[in-house]
Formats: sequence, structure tokens, C-alpha cells
Amino acid sequence: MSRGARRCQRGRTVTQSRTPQQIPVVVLAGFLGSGKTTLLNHLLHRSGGSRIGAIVNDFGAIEIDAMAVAGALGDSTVSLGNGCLCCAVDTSELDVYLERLAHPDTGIDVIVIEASGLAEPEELVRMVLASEHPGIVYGGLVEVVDAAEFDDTRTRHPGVDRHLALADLVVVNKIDRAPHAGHVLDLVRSLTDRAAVVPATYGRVDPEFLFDCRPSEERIGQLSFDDLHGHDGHDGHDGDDGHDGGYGRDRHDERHQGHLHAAYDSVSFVSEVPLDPRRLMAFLDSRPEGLYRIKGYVDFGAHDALNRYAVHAVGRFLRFYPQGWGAAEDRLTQLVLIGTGIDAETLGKELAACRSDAPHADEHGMWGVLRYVQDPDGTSDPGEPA
Ligand SMILES: Nc1nc2c(ncn2[C@@H]2O[C@H](COP(=O)(O)OP(=O)(O)OP(=O)(O)O)[C@@H](O)[C@H]2O)c(=O)[nH]1
Repeated sequence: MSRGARRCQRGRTVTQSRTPQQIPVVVLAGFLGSGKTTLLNHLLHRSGGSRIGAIVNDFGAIEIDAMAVAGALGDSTVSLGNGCLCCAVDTSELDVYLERLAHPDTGIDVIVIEASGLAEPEELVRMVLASEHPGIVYGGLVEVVDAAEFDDTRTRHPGVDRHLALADLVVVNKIDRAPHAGHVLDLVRSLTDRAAVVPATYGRVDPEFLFDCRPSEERIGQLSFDDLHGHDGHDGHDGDDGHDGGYGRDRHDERHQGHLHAAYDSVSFVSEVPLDPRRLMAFLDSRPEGLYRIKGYVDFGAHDALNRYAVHAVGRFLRFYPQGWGAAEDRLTQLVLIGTGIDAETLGKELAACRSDAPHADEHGMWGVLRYVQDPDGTSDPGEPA
């Protein structure tokens, strides 16, 4: 591929033409919901002594992915929200962040850019290669594939084959959900050019596949949000947070008609009023076919005052993950919906109608939601919608 790109050798990656001062920049891509954020969180927790700088690019106006990554490590990410990095973000903005992260004071060993699920990886790779910063070197393209949805994704987007052909490493994720995992692995291998193809569940791959790790004792901790933003007070959040009960069709640059995201719309929804679990389940059960991805956090108010519920829908797959509210956290529902041919106004109205008007929890109200909560040991698979 390009100068500086890595090759996998017997399960380990090697950065070529990298001087000791140069920090590899790894592009982490993959279709909507394939498991990029899950993999990035795994890397952040399992990178031994290596210090990772993360740049997270969300498609929707609310930065759900950035929250998921930052939430795990105390705001140690840079967020480039509302639009695919490959079009909507100015190259110079990416350069500014790369420069900041690559500054020797940060002590960062590797930078991972998590692309939005609709980004064009070759554009991202081009942007990294175009950076003239001497302190960084392109570190390779990692593509995450959802093994359970792979056939469907390829049918919807034949362009995915092209993305795989460019990859240096393909993580075939969600092996636990794929009844024909062997078939998917063979297919992916036939579509890649030179990539290592690694099966995974919940993105648990050896970080050494992506970069050379330092021993654990060298770990010096993650950076603060301020470190990454250069103490300039700019938090990179341009979403419509705090806009109660509000929803909006997010604007995306449609110059690049050949891009995956040209056919997709996203809707963001924020509410300070808790949602009623039965109404939300009715909404989710009847969600339109084109609404491929839902992610975010739900406040069910008195129905569970201790937890917010992270929600993920990918195709017909649906899960809720209860997470304790932080003491200083705003009790908000924040959702991003992404799909093709979706009616943003109607979806927004339907979500607004899910807001609760009852002051008390009804006793069995959460049952429908709890069907989609995974057991703590992660072994059982709750029922999926018909
Ligand atoms: N069963 C199963 N679920 C997984 C696995 N990996 C991720 N998930 C779930 O899949 C959903 C989507 O995962 P994410 O990591 O948010 O996917 P993403 O690629 O970052 O999503 P986008 O940012 O929308 O493109 C979440 O509910 C994850 O918990 C896996 O290996 N097995």
C-alpha cells in the first residue's frame, strides 16, 4: 500500500519506515454497528503500557461513540462529530488534532482514528497520508466486520468489498452471533488482498495486531480532555445537547455521492423528560426496515432511578446495557438514529411521544426492556424481535 503502512508478520504488526519519534496513526473503520467502539475500548483497556490517543468521528450530531470511549477513561478522546470525517471535517482540523496528539509532551505511542460507520476508509487514509507532520506515520487500516450481518451488509453495500481489499487487518467480530462464522471468515479472506484476518468476540483482539505495545509497567495513564484540546476550552462538542425533547435531521455533506453515507440520514433526539419503557419498546418493535442503527442512552426515570440504559440496535439486533448514573451526570435521554429512507420528522415525533407523563413507575413497565439486557456473565442471548 503506502509508505509507512504496516504488514502483519506471523500475527504481529510491524511499522515500516518509522523513525523512533514517529507515532503510528491507525485508521479503525467498519460498517455501522460492526463493533469499532467496542474494539477501541478493548484496546484502551488492554494496551499494556502503551498510551493511545483516540480520535472519534461520529455520524450523528450527538457524540455517542465519543461518550462511550471517554466514559470508559475519563474524557481521554478527541471528538470530531456530526458528519463523516472523510467529507465533513476539514483536513486541516484533523491535522490540528494529529499535531496536538503527536506532540512529544503527550507521551502518546499510537493514535487510533475511529471512523464513523459510514466513512470511506480510503479517504481517511489519504487524509492521514496527506498530513505533513513529521511526527506521525500512517499505521495501517483496520476494518471491523460484523460476522452476523456480513452477508446483509454486502448486499446493501457492495462497496464494502472494496474497503476490505484496502485493509491491513480485518477483525471479523461478533463471532458469537454468527451461525456460519467459518463461511464468513473464508469469504473475508477471499476479499482481502494482504490483510491478516482475525476472528473476535466483543473486539477482543491482541493489541499487538494493531501496534507494538509497551510493557504494562511503563504505562503512564491516559490523557485528560484538556491535554488533548490544548487547554483552549474548546470541547469539540457541537451537538444539540440539552435541547429538551428536541429532535433534528442531522445535516451531512452530500458532495460525495459515491460514498456510503450519501444514502443515509441520521436523526438526533434529546430529552430531559424520562422515556416510558413500554412506549419506547413499542417504538423499537415497530421500527422501520431502513432504520439500521440506533445508539445512545435512555433515562427511564422512576422506572430505574439508579441506571441509565445504553441502547444499541444494529439491524434487527437490539440490546440495552444498564450503567449507573454518574453523580454529576445530567439525566438526559440522548439518541442517534441512522438509516436509509427514514422519515426524520415522523421518527422524532414518535420518540417525543415516548416521553413519560406518569410521575410513578408502573410495576412491570421495565419487563420489555429487561428482555434485551444481557446477563452479567455475557453468556446468554436474550430474545430478539421477530
Ligand atoms: N454479540 C456481540 N455483540 C457485540 C460484539 N461486539 C460488539 N457488540 C455489540 O454491538 C453493538 C454495536 O457495537 P459498537 O462497538 O457500538 O459498534 P460501532 O461499529 O462502533 O457502531 P457505529 O459507531 O454505529 O458504526 C453494541 O451493542 C455492542 O455491545 C460481539 O462480538 N458480539
